[in-house]
Amino acid sequence: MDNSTRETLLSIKDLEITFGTGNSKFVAVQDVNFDIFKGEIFSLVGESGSGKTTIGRAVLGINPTSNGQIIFEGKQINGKISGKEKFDIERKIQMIFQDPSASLNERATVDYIISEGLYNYKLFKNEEDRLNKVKKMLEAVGLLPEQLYRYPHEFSGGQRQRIGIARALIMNPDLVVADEPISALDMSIRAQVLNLLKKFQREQGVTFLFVAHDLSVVRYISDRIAVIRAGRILELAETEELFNNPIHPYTKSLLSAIPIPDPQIAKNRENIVYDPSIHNYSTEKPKFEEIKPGHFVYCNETEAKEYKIKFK
Ligand SMILES: Nc1ncnc2c1ncn2[C@@H]1O[C@H](COP(=O)(O)OP(=O)(O)OP(=O)(O)O)[C@@H](O)[C@H]1O
Repeated sequence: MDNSTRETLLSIKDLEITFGTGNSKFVAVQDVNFDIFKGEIFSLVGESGSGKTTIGRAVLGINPTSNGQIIFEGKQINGKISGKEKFDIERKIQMIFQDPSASLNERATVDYIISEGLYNYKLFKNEEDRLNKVKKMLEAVGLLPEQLYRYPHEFSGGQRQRIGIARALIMNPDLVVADEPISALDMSIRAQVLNLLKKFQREQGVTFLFVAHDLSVVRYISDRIAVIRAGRILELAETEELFNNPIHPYTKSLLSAIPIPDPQIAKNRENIVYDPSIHNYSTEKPKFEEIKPGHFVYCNETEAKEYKIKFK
């Protein structure tokens, strides 16, 4: 798809996030640049500690940023907003948590949990309207109207995650940050929850920032993927492009580590181990270069030339 004609919903520019000060200062995220287009599922994928969650939390306004901009619907939202503007953004950007057990109020009924945002933002005309909205949402996530007055502990992990999804989506958000939304769930129900998110994307045009460490999961759900390592995005491309033509050695190493069910094929596959010292970044400063249309790689000029020739 020609990205120049797509509408940008969220734009991250030169984002840097540090924790601590002085000697204990730690740069968790740096040089991060990407756009999320309206209606897409955009994934950040990387190993534990790479900075995925930190970026997601910065978009939600939970983590302060040290440098750079987060621009949502044309307006900078990091460190700049308060009052009514902040309140509005908090409705427009919702989140789905990793652990549905920890994120639901155990003493509240499903009806209350899903309605809480509606109450906070007065998003209903009267009681009948509110109840209709909640029931419709319950149905949309695959739960039953008679489960409305039950408590979270009466549900399975997958059903709880559906409640969490309903609570986020009833707010009619423009962007949903979903941080590892299936990793705490049983294998058998993971695909159902992914399909539910895809359904909201397809039917209601919801945009997702999806955060995950599992490459098979992001391949299944994403339109575009950014690969992150040590706080930097090393490669960004449309999903099949990334899987078919990985350019950065780190992406190649990640892809080579995906388990293959067929032992014969697995035996013949090359196992690539990434060694960051192969890059000469001391004399040639690396940049996020567009090697092919829509396919970006973090590399220096010499590497960029090589990659461009290879993929011409
Ligand atoms: N509040 C904090 N204070 C200090 N360091 C932090 C804080 N939050 C995150 N970090 C550090 O920032 C780095 C990135 O963490 P982050 O949680 O974003 O990684 P992640 O890729 O989401 O990993 P995981 O999949 O394990 O959650 C880690 O080294 C982490 O220890």
